[in-house]
Amino acid sequence: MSRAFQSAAYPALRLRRTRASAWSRSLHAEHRIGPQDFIWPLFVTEGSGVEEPISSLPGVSRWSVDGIVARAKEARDAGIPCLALFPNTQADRRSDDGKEALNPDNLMCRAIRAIKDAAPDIGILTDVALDPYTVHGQDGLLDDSGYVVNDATVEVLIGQSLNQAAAGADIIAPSDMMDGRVGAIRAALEQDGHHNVQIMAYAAKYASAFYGPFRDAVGSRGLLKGDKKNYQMDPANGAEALREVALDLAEGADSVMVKPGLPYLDIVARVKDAFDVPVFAYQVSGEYAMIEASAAAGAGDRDALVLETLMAFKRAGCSGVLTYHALHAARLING
Ligand SMILES: NCC(=O)CCC(=O)O
Ligand SMILES: [Mg+2]
Repeated sequence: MSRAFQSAAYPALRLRRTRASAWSRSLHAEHRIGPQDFIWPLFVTEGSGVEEPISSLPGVSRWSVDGIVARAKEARDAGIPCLALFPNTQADRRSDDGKEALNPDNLMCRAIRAIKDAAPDIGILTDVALDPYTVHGQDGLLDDSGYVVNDATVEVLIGQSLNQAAAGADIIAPSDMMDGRVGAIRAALEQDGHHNVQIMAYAAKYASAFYGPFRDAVGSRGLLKGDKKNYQMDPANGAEALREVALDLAEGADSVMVKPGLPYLDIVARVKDAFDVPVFAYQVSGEYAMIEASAAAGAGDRDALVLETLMAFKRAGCSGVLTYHALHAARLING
């Protein structure tokens, strides 16, 4: 006696069945988010015992190196694998050519060394671009017309990368969007013996309105003249992001980043589909501020908003996410 197979349809088929209890929802979850998925961006400032809250980024402060070390230990204890460091360079150390980026004793290098001393097991990602060091707030060198010149900037970025690697950086993350910089930096790292120093390329970085609070944090908002549209990508473009990623991978990037995050999850998903390499996203300062503002206005539950947005990155295909909510989210998840 054979029984004809009948494909199920409602009422036999009910997608709500597996959602009916918490244990079942947990069993059927396609993605999970945890502290191991986070990279925590931190802002370093001069002095000791200094905490400077950033008003446009509520809940985030600049810390002097001792405070950064304390944050690094908290991150490590919460299971966060990696920090991203950004310096707030004093005005008298900024210049047209950003040469403070090459100083082996600059704030970044001192912070890297202090973290490596106190918490050697946490990874350190360092940003490569000149905006924290220039008087004009652009990521590179300017010609007489104010255009950010590519090849001469790349030469300085090589020096900046080697300086960070020598101080102990684990992941060099060029965020400048100059053409050819990943290959040039990789070659220089190899030549200097930094074979295991990774490159996470800010491959698809958009000229975005979501970076405002970050510029406050590193002190470049008031300095920046004009915009960054002649090197960062046009938000209108998606296919071009795939070309940017392809080039950075061909030049030796170990992983790639899409930035900003939530408004560009379509790009994350396309990159993951097309290349199947480690993809990260940066949930940038303006996104963080938007979540904080909406929670403060009573539009939603802060913790739920944080965890839902972070899960969206995993669903889109991210290996991990740079987020200012990292410690808070890790502690929520750890319980
Ligand atoms: N290169 C790092 C950034 O530009 C961060 C932007 C942000 O958090 O708004
Ligand atoms: Mg590029």
